[in-house]
Amino acid sequence: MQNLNLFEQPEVNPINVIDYDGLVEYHGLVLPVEQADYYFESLLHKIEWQHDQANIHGKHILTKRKVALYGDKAFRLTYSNTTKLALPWKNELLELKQIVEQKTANKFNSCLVNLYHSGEEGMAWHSDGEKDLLKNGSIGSLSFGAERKFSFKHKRSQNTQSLVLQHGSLLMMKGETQSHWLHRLPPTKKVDSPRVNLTFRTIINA
Ligand SMILES: O=C(O)CCC(=O)C(=O)O
Ligand SMILES: [Fe+2]
Repeated sequence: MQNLNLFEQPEVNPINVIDYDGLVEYHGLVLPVEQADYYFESLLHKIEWQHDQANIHGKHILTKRKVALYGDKAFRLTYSNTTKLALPWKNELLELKQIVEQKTANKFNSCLVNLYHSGEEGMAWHSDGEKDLLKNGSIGSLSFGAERKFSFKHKRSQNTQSLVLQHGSLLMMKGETQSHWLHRLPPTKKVDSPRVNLTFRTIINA
């Protein structure tokens, strides 16, 4: 008879979102709804939210979206011509980091947290981490709150793939994905409630 390990959760195979030039895996729900609700509320209250800054065509602007960066050290993360400095971890973020690490056999040293107050707020086409991130390092993205569409566009062919990110779900962006694909969170009039997104990353500056 086979030796069954009752403590090993059968892992449902993740769905592949792109077919080539990288790997994007949607794991679906990785937290039971009650736990996802708990973390959503905790994060809304405990994260040190700041309006995101951007420098677009030489103009300094504050976005409506709020953000915060957390990490093992005071890492720097530069994007849209502004630099964020990582704050010391919150317990909730460490707990969620551990869940993602265990599910995916990855290690992360930082997390960028985003708050979209409603569907009016989104994030434009971009790739993550030309400079500050480990090259071809995995990015683990946990979503809470409102379900939102998320899209990928191949830089050369413009081929586009989209999916819906559910409350308590995990999306992994791996390998060469950031070199070949852009991603975005399109704004939408259909959503009027908030969403929190966590992207666990490996930053390489100290
Ligand atoms: O909100 C999301 O799902 C993704 C956010 C994102 O792409 C980023 O923070 O770089
Ligand atoms: Fe991103």
